[in-house]
Amino acid sequence: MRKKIVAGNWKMNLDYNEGVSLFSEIVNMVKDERKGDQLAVICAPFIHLNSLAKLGGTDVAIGAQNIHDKESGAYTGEISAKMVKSVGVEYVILGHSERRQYQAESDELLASKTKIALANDLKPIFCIGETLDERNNGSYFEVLKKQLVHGIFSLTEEDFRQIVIAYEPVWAIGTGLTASPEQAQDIHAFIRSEIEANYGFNVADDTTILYGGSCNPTNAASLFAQKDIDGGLIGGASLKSRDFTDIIKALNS
Ligand SMILES: O=C[C@H](O)COP(=O)(O)O
Repeated sequence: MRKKIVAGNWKMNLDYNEGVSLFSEIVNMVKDERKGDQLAVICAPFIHLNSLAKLGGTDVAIGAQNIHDKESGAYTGEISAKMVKSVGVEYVILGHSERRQYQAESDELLASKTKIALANDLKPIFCIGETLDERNNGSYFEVLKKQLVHGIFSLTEEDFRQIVIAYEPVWAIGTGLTASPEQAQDIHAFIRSEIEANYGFNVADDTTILYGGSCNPTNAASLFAQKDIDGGLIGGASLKSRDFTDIIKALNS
């Protein structure tokens, strides 16, 4: 059975003290809301990871927001999968549209990063999504399929089973525009059908597919009620403990 996950992506926000303080609040609040095998994850900037991993316990898992695609070496300013794993990180966001756009990360680079993450026992939260132009010109199914095929569909079944997918329409990120529950369900069902075509029904049925893009306490329940939406990847609303916890609550409604 697939896991329900609400993952916060703090992006480039919060200094060290602010991060520890927000995280401590989140851990305390999530303890009372999280049910069964539901999982809360916080994907924080690198400077926070070591401390947060020690504070998170079993209630909140920790994720990084990026890793390099090489094991180690002369890559000034970069962080490896092994480094983040060594401080207790379990997840890593890969393929976020902000990195595809601002760091020009290609599908091929992301395929390498995915492999190195898995080799170091990190679970990728692999993001895919279309731009507004791609939505308007009707090419979005093709765009999403290409991101899946080039990014993660060459993995073995065993490796693929470690992947969490996040569908994040670029036009909905940080804009206040959310995909309607029906629009999001339509895409999630498409993603699941593509997984089924590649890996079979059982793998598709077990894969957690998150929605991301202006998800908040008001719209979360209607999104999570869709049969192929297994939780969310939350940006802005993960910077407020009450909002983030309310979104976790929405998994239960
Ligand atoms: O990784 C999270 C997404 O980019 C969504 O961000 P947002 O909730 O601020 O729109």
